Amino acid sequence: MARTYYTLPWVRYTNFARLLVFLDGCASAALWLTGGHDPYLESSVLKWTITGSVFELACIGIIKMLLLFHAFAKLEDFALAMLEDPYVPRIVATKRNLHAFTIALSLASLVYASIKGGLVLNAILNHPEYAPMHITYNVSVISAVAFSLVEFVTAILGPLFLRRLQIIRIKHELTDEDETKEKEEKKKANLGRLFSLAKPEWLLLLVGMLGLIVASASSMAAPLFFGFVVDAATHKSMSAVNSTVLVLFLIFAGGSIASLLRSWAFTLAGYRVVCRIRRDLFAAIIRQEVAFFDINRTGELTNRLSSDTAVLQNAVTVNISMLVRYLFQILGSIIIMFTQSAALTGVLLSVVPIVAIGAVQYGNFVKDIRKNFQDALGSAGTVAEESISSIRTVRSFRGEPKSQASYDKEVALSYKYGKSLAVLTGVFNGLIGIISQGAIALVLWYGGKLVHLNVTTGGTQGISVGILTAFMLYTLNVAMAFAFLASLYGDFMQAVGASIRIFALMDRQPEVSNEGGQHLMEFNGELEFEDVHFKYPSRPENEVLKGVSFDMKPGQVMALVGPSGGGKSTIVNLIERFYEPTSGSVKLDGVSLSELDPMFFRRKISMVSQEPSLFACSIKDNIAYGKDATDEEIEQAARMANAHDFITSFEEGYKTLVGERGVRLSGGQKQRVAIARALIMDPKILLLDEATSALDAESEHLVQEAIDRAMVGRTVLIIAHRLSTVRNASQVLVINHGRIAEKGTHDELVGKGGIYKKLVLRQLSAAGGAINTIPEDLILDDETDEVIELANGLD
Ligand SMILES: Nc1ncnc2c1ncn2[C@@H]1O[C@H](COP(=O)(O)OP(=O)(O)OP(=O)(O)O)[C@@H](O)[C@H]1O
Repeated sequence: MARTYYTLPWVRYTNFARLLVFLDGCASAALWLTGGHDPYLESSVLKWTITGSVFELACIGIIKMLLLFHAFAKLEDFALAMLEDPYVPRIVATKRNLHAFTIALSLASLVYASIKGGLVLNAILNHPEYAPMHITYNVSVISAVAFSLVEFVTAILGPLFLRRLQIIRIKHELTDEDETKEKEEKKKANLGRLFSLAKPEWLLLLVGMLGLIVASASSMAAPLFFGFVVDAATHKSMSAVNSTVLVLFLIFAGGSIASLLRSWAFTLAGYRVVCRIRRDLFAAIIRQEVAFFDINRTGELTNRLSSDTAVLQNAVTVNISMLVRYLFQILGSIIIMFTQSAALTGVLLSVVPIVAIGAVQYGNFVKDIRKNFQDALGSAGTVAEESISSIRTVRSFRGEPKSQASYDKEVALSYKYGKSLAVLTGVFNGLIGIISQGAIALVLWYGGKLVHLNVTTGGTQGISVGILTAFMLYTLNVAMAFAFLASLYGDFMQAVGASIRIFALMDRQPEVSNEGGQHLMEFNGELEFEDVHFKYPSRPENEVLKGVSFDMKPGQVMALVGPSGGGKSTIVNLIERFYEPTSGSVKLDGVSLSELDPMFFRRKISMVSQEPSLFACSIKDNIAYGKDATDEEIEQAARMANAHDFITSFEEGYKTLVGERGVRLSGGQKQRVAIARALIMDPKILLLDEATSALDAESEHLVQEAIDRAMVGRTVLIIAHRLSTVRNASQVLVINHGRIAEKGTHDELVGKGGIYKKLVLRQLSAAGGAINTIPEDLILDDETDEVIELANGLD
């Protein structure tokens, strides 16, 4: 069963081998077909001789293609089966036989093609009466030898490469669920899906495509007119030259206008596509559950939004246009070339398979390296983001060299991949250059021969100088188009790499949904925990809540106290449904949170956290973050939160910008703006995490006053750090090690003499220390009762 879950990379031995035999089959058939006109083909079949025709090579090529194409696929199937169980004799024997078959067939064809080549060469060199074959037939013999040789080597190396499947499989099996998912996502991220991103821009693309067709047609017609000009100049009158050049100019002008249109339409479509991808991707990120952000780093996500999407920008628009343009250019040029001289075209086409294989290989190498490059760049971005956003911590701990070192490390890694890319691109360009220039030289040589024949036969045979000129220009066109296509392939592969990451994010369904569910007609603010167990998804081995049950009636104030790490904030997180309980349920007005629409209940619940995070906008916009409020409402909320006075003391009042995360405000001011932000929602349930940070007495008094005011008429759950807050609460829950250790009013709990009493004592003896910081093993001394009395008397 496990086998069916394999995902194998596209670039692997079998695919390479199959591509090779496919190209071989096509090339041998094409070279025979392009070798001459009908009678020629006919005679090559009916009057076949080993040195006079390549008809049998075409047949061998096609038969070999059919057999080997299948054999290589089967070979891989058996190799995979052997990875499951290496000792099934039938599988072992069949695989061995198949391997032997691929070697034997490719060797046989190599031997045959070499013998044929030898015989042809011998005939050319030693038998003056021998009538040489058509040039493409000679090329066909060379191509048959070359392909058979490569196929033979490929077949021999089979076991070596098929062993790589083991690595792929092991990787696959070792991965956890996430990585399996990632592989599936990879499969989905194919070029088809990538292109579908451009669908909504079809109109622009259509306009661009029209421009492209006209521009390509003009660039294709141009060489023909070059040839006409040359022929007109050598054989005709000057007026013929003039008119031909004029037509050529008009063709160029039309082509330029069409190019302009093409470029505008495709570039604009690119920008539109990238805008849309960014919007969709941001929407996909922002709707993920909170646990997702516990695992994924901010820098990594923002990097996907910026650089990965930028990679896609051109891939699905401009690059498509290039692709079509070059394909068009190649096809069109070849068709025109055929009409001019089929033999010369055959010579040119003989190099196509080599270029194509080279380009595909290059593209695949580049895909991996570029993906690594992009990843390294992403990590560098993450490091930079973290250091810059925590610059105060970096500064105070003198962490600059450390930050610099980690950033340098990531940048160095990306540079390493950059270096490999540079070498690879250089080598590839060099090789493509040699091959394409070699092809040009070949065409020129053969063309020269035909022109010479034309001159010596007085124009009855061969081709004119003009045709050769046009032909050479087309050859350049085709060579250039191939070179660009090859680099385009690299770009597409890079885009595929980026799209894998983008689609994975876009397809990810949040585990805690953000919308959908019930709305309650009436909401009173009753809150209930029913045997809630909970583990954070990022740390599943640690059960944080171990069966917490309590309920709060509307309007009740409940204080959560307990040692640090006990699970107080976790309880608040579950009420906001940032996370889903592992078991048990959290209910609002008797309905489980999982059945309610988060958009509904989050309007009814407000939260003020210990270190409130404000947005880098004005105070006014921060207060009105959860609601489209009027200026009056904003001011009223600010007054209730004791914030109005300090806000109006600023020069810009409510329009004052607070800076990133509110850095331009003091701790107490931030707290009060956050309280105002919560109050403006008029929530039924208020979740408060009291600030532990030492605010000065005045500021603390103002914040406390604001909180006291905010609590009136609401169900309030407060993580309390001050004794005075706890004393005012109608219920106190002592949370210790994920359980409710004690429950009752302040007086009841003090009377009980348990953890709570220790906490109280600790606070009193520490004179102002936070109530939650008590070590559990604090030993009560003789003065306990005295101190408690003191505590009881505290107002
Ligand atoms: N996002 C998270 N991912 C994994 N574990 C977490 C996460 N948040 C908290 N924890 C763990 O859950 C446990 C309870 O944490 P919680 O923040 O609820 O404690 P607390 O009682 O509020 O503590 P404190 O008074 O110090 O704020 C701790 O062991 C903590 O390490």
